[in-house]
Amino acid sequence: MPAAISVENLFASYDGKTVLNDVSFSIPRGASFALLGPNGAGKTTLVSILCTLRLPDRGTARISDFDVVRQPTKARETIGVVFQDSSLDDRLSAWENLEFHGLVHGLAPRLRRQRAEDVLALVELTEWSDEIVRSFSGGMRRRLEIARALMHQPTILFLDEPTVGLDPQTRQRIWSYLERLRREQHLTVLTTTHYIEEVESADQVCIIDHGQIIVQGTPADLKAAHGSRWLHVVPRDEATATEIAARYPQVQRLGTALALPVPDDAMADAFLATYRTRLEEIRFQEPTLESVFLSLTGRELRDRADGQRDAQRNAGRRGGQR
Ligand SMILES: Nc1ncnc2c1ncn2[C@@H]1O[C@H](COP(=O)(O)OP(=O)(O)OP(=O)(O)O)[C@@H](O)[C@H]1O
Repeated sequence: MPAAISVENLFASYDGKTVLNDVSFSIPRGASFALLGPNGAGKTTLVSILCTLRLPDRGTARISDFDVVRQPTKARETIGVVFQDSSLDDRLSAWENLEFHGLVHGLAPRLRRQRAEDVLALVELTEWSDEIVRSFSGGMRRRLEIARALMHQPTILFLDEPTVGLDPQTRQRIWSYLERLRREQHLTVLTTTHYIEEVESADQVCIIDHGQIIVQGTPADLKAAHGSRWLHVVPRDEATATEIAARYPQVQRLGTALALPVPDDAMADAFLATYRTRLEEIRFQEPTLESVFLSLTGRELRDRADGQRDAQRNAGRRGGQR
């Protein structure tokens, strides 16, 4: 059976600047696939190409075995898309937004009504059907966008940063919806995110940085192959903290705690033999996807600029809501 999505040697650029650099991957049908990378890594550009909204410079991409350049209409019929920025008409009701999408996709009136009822029920918005979208919370809007993307019964769902700007509780709720939808509707789901904790439950994670795929695998495989163990300690006094920092240059300060990468047991044993009595707290942290990203790129996934950008986005979104 052909893959749901297959990408081979894809290149894209803006104004001569390469933003996708020889990207290749394949996603089996029914899988959940997370594309993880910092802001500017090229995720949106990649999704735009896969959704037939942008042409690649070179390379091929097939969606449900349709070439996105040569068979864009056929490819488009099989996909649903939730864009990074809301594209709902907030002067219309939830039902009217769905109706409009059904019309655009050429669904007959009866099927349109049936689908609108079904997808509203899927995201538990039935009782909000006739409410104007402007009155919806951020989480409800996202759920409605997911419902709208499913109106024409796609087999592949693309979500570009679906939880950005939402509070942690709502983010978690959106993910559990997506997981349930994937199982019940037998969807292939490709999600982009820069929230590392959100990709833990994906079947496959693909890390992208500066337009290049750095690694792809299950979260467990990536952690086993590239993650490092850390030792978190809280020194009893500043003199001890300073001494440890001088002796272990890779140490990271996390408030009052220090985090040391642990390449092997011998390092941990030697460290604890010297400092155990001068530490208030000792805790080992097993490899995480954050440590995978750090060891592959030499950087943390979320830098200050990301945080500022999220804050700006949140402020913008809040401004648009009641
Ligand atoms: N319309 C455009 N014109 C010029 N450069 C662009 C345009 N869109 C994106 N870029 C640049 O292409 C690179 C990749 O951007 P892209 O939006 O694909 O990344 P991303 O990983 O999705 O990040 P984000 O989450 O911030 O959207 C960035 O350097 C960005 O500045």
